Amino acid sequence: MKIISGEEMRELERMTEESLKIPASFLMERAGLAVVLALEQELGDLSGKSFLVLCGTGNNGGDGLVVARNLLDHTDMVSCVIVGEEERMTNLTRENLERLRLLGVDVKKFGVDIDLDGLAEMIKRSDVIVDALLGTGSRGEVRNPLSDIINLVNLYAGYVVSVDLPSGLECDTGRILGMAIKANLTVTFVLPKPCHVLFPGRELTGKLKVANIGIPRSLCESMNLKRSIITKSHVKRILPERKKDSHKKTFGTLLVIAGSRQYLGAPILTCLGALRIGCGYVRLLSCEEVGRLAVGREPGLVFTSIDGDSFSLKELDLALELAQESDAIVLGPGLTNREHVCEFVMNFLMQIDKPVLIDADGLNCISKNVDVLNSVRAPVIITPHPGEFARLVKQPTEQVKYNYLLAERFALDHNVIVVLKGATTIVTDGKNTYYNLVGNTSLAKAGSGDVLSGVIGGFLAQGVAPTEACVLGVYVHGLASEKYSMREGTMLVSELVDLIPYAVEEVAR
Ligand SMILES: NC(=O)C1=CN([C@@H]2O[C@H](COP(=O)(O)OP(=O)(O)OC[C@H]3O[C@@H](n4cnc5c(N)ncnc54)[C@H](O)[C@@H]3O)[C@@H](O)[C@H]2O)[C@@H](O)CC1
Ligand SMILES: [K+]
Repeated sequence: MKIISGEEMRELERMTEESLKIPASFLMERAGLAVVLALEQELGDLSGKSFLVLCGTGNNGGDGLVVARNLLDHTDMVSCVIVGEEERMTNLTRENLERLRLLGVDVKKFGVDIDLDGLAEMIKRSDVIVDALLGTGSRGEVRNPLSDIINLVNLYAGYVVSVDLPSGLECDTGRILGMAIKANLTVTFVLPKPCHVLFPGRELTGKLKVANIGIPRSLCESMNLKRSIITKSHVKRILPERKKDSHKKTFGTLLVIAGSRQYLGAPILTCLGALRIGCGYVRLLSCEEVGRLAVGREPGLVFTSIDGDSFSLKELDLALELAQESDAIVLGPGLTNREHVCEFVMNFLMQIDKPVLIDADGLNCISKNVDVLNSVRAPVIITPHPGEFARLVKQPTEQVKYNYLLAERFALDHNVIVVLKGATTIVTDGKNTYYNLVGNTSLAKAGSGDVLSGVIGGFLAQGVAPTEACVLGVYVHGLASEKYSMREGTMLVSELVDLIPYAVEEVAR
């Protein structure tokens, strides 16, 4: 499912009006009605319930006034409070205010007819608060009195439905602009916005419903939107087929270059991830101790030993030779980033011509010179968590978290595919961007990223196109965590590995 930004939404509205002669007032009417229908779906009979509709002066407030009018079909217990000066109202909002007044509804003006204490009482007395204060037009930190009002709603409201987006969220980032509504339900229009899928916005959105408001689908499609949420039907289409007449090499050879005496477990998890998603031949190049443990856990692994405790230029020829015999490579988990390891990583990358996924210490090594990425002669995938991405782009972690624009820029500049991991994982090749919403906090554990590298690497080795291998990989990995039936967080990473088949089965079904 596609995602649309605030700016793209305005463009879509303009095109609807100009090329199809569908006026914005029609869309507003549909939007308000859609919220009432969604409330009916969620709460059942609305007739016995009381509603307080909080409206700003922009078109989000206009939607709220339409909600109020349509709620009157169900109950008389509808109150409305306008926040902001009437002179600043958009024309559509003013028209809808007039309609409501003609119906005899008591519409209060905040700061004139009611103060904060009075509003707090109203909020406490109402069954449902309709939040139509700010929508896609919110700019900068939320100003008072809106921020105080949002605070009251969060303190006292029983049930909150947000119109389009929880007021106080930045539409295109999901950031809280000082203060934001925590909604139980959000009804958005046409398509989800970035704030619904990126944290903290994703959490404040509550349950999300996407309503059609009369903008034709063909018009949306003509916009060629480049960002989307990964869905099961999408990944089902890219899951590689398993032809009957095949042998191990049909399902790809993955070379895993990982591990050191310091990190024995990471390479094993990567290899198991690759085997679990059906890779035919997984070869691990690592130090002797890792090998013994890895083959002990899974005898189906093919192991080649390096001489010492960690990688150095001595291993370069052997690694390049094995790379020649492979379809794809995973480079990085547990390598450490000591100088001789990094020297190996840099030289190896400059000489290979097979698709490569760089993770963990592989990324720490290249962060000293990211331009090496531009000299790799094959597709490159990087799978950083925000800390690793921060080192790559030399910016603070808080600024790179969920920063899809930065990930897109990096992907284009360095000709790589970025998998920016997080509670919402972002996959981008710069031209298209995908958000993975599947998975839970069980994945927040050391080692889960190593499994992901193996899963993506395993798909890559089977010939899945690099961006698709990432999309499929993050989805399957997330879904596997959801297959764990006990409390989130009690799962071992080795158990995650063993749940992958259930996730693949669900995708294939
Ligand atoms: N674009 C479309 O196609 C449609 C838009 N509709 C509605 O229109 C909304 C967008 O309307 P607008 O562009 O008028 O914008 P909003 O209604 O989101 O906000 C603009 C108002 O908020 C105030 N404001 C902005 N930032 C503020 C801040 N930081 N602190 C305090 N006040 C602030 C402005 O002064 C202005 O009065 C959407 O969210 C949606 O609800 C719907 O009617 C359906 C169709
Ligand atoms: K809102």
